[in-house]
Amino acid sequence: MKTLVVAATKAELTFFYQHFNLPDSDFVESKNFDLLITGVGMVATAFALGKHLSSKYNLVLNLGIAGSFSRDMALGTILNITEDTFAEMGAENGTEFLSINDLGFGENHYTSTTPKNVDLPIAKGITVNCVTGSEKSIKNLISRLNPTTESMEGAAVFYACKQLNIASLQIRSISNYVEPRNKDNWKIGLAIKNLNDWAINFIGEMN
Ligand SMILES: O=C(O)c1cccc(C(=O)CC[C@H]2O[C@@H](n3cnc4c(=O)[nH]cnc43)[C@H](O)[C@@H]2O)c1
Repeated sequence: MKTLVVAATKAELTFFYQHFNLPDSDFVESKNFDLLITGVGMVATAFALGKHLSSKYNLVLNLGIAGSFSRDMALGTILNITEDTFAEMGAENGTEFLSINDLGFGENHYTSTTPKNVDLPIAKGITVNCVTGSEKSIKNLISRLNPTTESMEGAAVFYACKQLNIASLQIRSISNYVEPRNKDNWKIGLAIKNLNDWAINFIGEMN
């Protein structure tokens, strides 16, 4: 049985590729783990996992950077996202939001199934198609879902793993605060370095 490491972009796993001397490919098979780069967003993620996820894996490790709703969280902090919600899936009814659950069409909330203790703080994430960038949306999301982080893939990975009954883990490194867009404030380099250090150590210890 193998671990499948999943990330949206190669850039998020730069040092991981270097450390394990991996070829510059979107799907890499190695002795102890495979690695899949899905592309950004839940549709690309679901499609890539639909092609590659199978019972030969006993763990999917989703790695990536994320935005934080909490200013108490320093940029570069690494978190174990144990629950994640498709935040936009549903219907608007005037000012009210009806989730897919409210509509009776399914489930918007998914959890990881951490197979072993991970020594990181746990947090609640949401998954969005559109990066949140207005005070109004931030207020709405906090009052409706009270998330700590936001990504564009997390819940899709949990969803795919649930379908095939495969354990999942989502580790995110905070690159920015959720705020009106200002890329100058993002610390992508720091977030990626911390994420990669953690992932190299985790995969190294597993094998
Ligand atoms: O500009 C760069 O140098 C750069 C390098 C690596 C990755 C990126 C990305 O923008 C990755 C997109 C990825 O990041 C996640 N993310 C990060 N912050 C947020 C956010 O505030 N809201 C939602 N998603 C966020 C997301 O999962 C994307 O897949 C840029």
